[in-house]
Amino acid sequence: MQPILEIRGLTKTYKGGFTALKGVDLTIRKGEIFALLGPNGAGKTTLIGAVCGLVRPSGGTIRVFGEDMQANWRSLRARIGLVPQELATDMFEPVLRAVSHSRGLFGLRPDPGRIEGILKSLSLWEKRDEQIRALSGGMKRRVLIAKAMAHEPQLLFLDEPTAGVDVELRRDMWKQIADMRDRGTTVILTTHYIEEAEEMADRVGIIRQGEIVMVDEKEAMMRRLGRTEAHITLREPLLVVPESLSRFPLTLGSERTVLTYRGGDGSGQGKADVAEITKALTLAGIDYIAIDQHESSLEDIFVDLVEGRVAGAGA
Ligand SMILES: Nc1ncnc2c1ncn2[C@@H]1O[C@H](COP(=O)(O)OP(=O)(O)OP(=O)(O)O)[C@@H](O)[C@H]1O
Repeated sequence: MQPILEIRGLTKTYKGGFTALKGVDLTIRKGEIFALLGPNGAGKTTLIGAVCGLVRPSGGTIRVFGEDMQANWRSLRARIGLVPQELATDMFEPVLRAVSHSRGLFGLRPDPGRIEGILKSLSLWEKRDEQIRALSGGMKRRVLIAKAMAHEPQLLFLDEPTAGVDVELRRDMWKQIADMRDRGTTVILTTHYIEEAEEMADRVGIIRQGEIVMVDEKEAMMRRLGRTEAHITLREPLLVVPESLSRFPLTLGSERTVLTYRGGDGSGQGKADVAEITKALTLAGIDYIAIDQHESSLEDIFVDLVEGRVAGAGA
C-alpha cells in the first residue's frame, strides 16, 4: 500500500541535552489506523509534534503525501489534523464557533452543514452554544476531535484521544475514528489503553526510550509473540514432572500441586499443548482438579517488549 508518511532517521535532542528520539524510521500506509504504544516519556508526543511542525527535529527527514515536510510545511500542515492531549485555548468560546473557526485557521471556506454533521456525529450538537469550559472532560475531548475533523485532514494524529473518558463514551469515540478511516482518513493514535489499540489498530508500533522497537500488523504481532499460560492444579502433590511430559515447557510450583505451562505462539500451539498435557496426565493416572488457561493479550506482549523480555524487530 502507498505510504502517506515516511519518517527516516528522525532525531530530537531538546535544549537541555535530552535525546527524546534516537533515529526513528517509520512508514505509515495510506488508509490505515496505526497505534503507537509506549510507556510515559518514550517519545510519542515528540514524534507527533515533529510531524505536525510543533517540534523542530534535530535530524532526519519527514515526507508527508510524498513531499518533504520541512520544505512545504505550510501547505502540508493544512492536510494534517492533530488532536492534542490537552485543550490549550478556546475555553471561553462556544463549541460551534470554536469548531467552525478551525476551518478558517487552515484557510478553508465556512461549511456550516459539515460542521453540523461533525457535531451531531460526536453528540455535541445540543451543546453547540455552550462555552467549552462548561463541558465535561469527555465532551472537551470530543470538541478536540471535532476541531481536528473540521478541516478535513487526510492524515489525523490523535494523542491519547480517550484519556479519562468513560468506557461507554470511549466506544463511541472508537466508532467515530473508525468511521473517519472508512471515509479515507489515515489515523495515527497514541494510547495507554492497549485495549484501544487491540480494538482499532491495523498495525501497531512500539516505542521505547526514543526508539521504535517493533512495528507489525496487530494480528501478526499477536500470533508471533502471543503465548499461552496454563496453571493445572493437581489433586495430589507430585515429586517431579513425569517423563512423558518432558517435551513441554512445564514447571512445578514449590508446593508441588500446580503445574505451570508457558509456551506456544498466538497460533493455537499453546492450546494444543495443554490438551496434550491433560491427556498425558490422565494416562499417567495423575488427577487434576482445575485448569486456569490464558492467552496473552496485546497488553502482555507490550509489557514484555517494553521491559525487554522479548527482542524487538525494526520498522
Ligand atoms: N520541551 C522539552 N524539553 C526537554 N525535554 C522534553 C521536552 N518535551 C519532552 N521532553 C522529554 O522527552 C521525553 C519524551 O517525551 P514525550 O512527551 O515525547 O513522551 P511520551 O511518550 O509522549 O510520554 P507520555 O506517554 O507521558 O505522554 C521525556 O523524557 C520528556 O521529559
